[in-house]
Amino acid sequence: MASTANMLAHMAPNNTTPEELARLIDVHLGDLREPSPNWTLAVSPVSGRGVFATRHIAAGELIFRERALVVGPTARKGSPMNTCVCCHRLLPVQQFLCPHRCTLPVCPGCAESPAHRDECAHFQRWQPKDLDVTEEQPQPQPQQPTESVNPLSLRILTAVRVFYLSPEQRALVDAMQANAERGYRQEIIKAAQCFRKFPTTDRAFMDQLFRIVGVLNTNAFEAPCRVGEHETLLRGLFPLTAIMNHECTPNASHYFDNGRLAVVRAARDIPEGAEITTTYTKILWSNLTRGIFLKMTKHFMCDCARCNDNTENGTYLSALFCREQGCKGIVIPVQTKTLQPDWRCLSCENVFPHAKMARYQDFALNTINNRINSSSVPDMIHFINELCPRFCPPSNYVLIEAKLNVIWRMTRFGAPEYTEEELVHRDRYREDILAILHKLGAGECTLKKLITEEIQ
Ligand SMILES: C[S@@+](CC[C@H](N)C(=O)[O-])C[C@H]1O[C@@H](n2cnc3c(N)ncnc32)[C@H](O)[C@@H]1O
Repeated sequence: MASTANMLAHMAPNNTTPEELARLIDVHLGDLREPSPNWTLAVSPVSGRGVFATRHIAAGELIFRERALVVGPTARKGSPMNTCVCCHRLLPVQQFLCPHRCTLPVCPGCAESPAHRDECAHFQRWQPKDLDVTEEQPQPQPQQPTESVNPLSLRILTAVRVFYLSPEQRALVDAMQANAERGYRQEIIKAAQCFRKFPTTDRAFMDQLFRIVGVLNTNAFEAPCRVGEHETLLRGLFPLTAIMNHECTPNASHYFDNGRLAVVRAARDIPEGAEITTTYTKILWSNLTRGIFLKMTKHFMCDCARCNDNTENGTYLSALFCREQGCKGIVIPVQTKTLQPDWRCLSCENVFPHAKMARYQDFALNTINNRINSSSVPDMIHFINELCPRFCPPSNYVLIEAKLNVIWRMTRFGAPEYTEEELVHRDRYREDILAILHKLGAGECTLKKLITEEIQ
């Protein structure tokens, strides 16, 4: 097993030059590479390498498209595991595991396909312990799913697939940043425990695996993919999209076309030479929520203009009501660049410790999310309009997200008939959100496109 020091050395930002990285990216883009791209790779003043505009790029203009270098299941606990690991179709709830006993969920067609052959042999060699369970119960009981998939062994599949990429594709994975995080090591240890013959003593293999898992956790996206009526989230490595550094209100937006193709467009005008940025968080989250998410998952503190403004461009997405008796003012964080700021009331100027306001924010978050999960659309509208204003300022991001949830539910899932009044509320919520995006300077971001296109 690799020592921690050795592992960390492997994880350290690699020193592939931007030129070599650019060559590997060109090979990866293949026919999707434009003859004279409007972007280039260079060392970034923000962090590591970044993507930069080679000329003025107008808002809305296409910057690049790229296919996934590798995809696999996200294998999130609670998500349907009976999804084919190759074509992502929903499988029956019984007997959906590979007939060749690799214990991966796969449809009959894909089980025999070249796409599955190598990984199937790989998993068989490692001898999944799940086989013991299925062998003990050779006769499945009707109505009772006897097969189960271990999310930990399923999650390692994307990393295994990296071993079967071409040498140039492997070089590209090796050229990507891999953050050093103890949790990634745990991910591998837990996956190893799912197999009888996981090669934990093969040092070269384990070193490579540690780095690949680091690359995936640092760079991979969760990309929605729909097959028929079944929607699933794929874990995809899109190297060029991943090289873009983060900004909380970015100048570019990206979306995934059915899990396999990333499309990146300018959200605002981008001057020649400027770094092209994307966001790793939700754009409507408050400063603190984004800060905690970035620290925990991407291991950095963002220092962008939005993070340094405690009014959040005048959107007050963090705002909570003052805790002082009789005061109806709003309270916002005082300091930026910290995840534990003091909070001050804009009316009475009282200052509150972060712990107190964090408990209050959690209360608002849980109360609103519980409603989202349990209420019909009309009930949710009533809750947002009548009850939320009693405990949550209208600018708070949780309330804004609740409005967004109502918009999605009214436009996406089936089409129950809504009353004129409900439609008016939906349109008002959309206007509220568009006004916030405008204040943030989000330009033609993906969210704006979605909420304006979905409501016609
Ligand atoms: C997907 S990589 C981005 C590409 C990376 N710059 C490179 O050279 O490959 C994500 C990592 O880049 C760094 N990063 C991205 N945006 C950043 C920002 N705004 N501030 C500080 N670090 C950032 C963090 O280390 C983060 O974990």
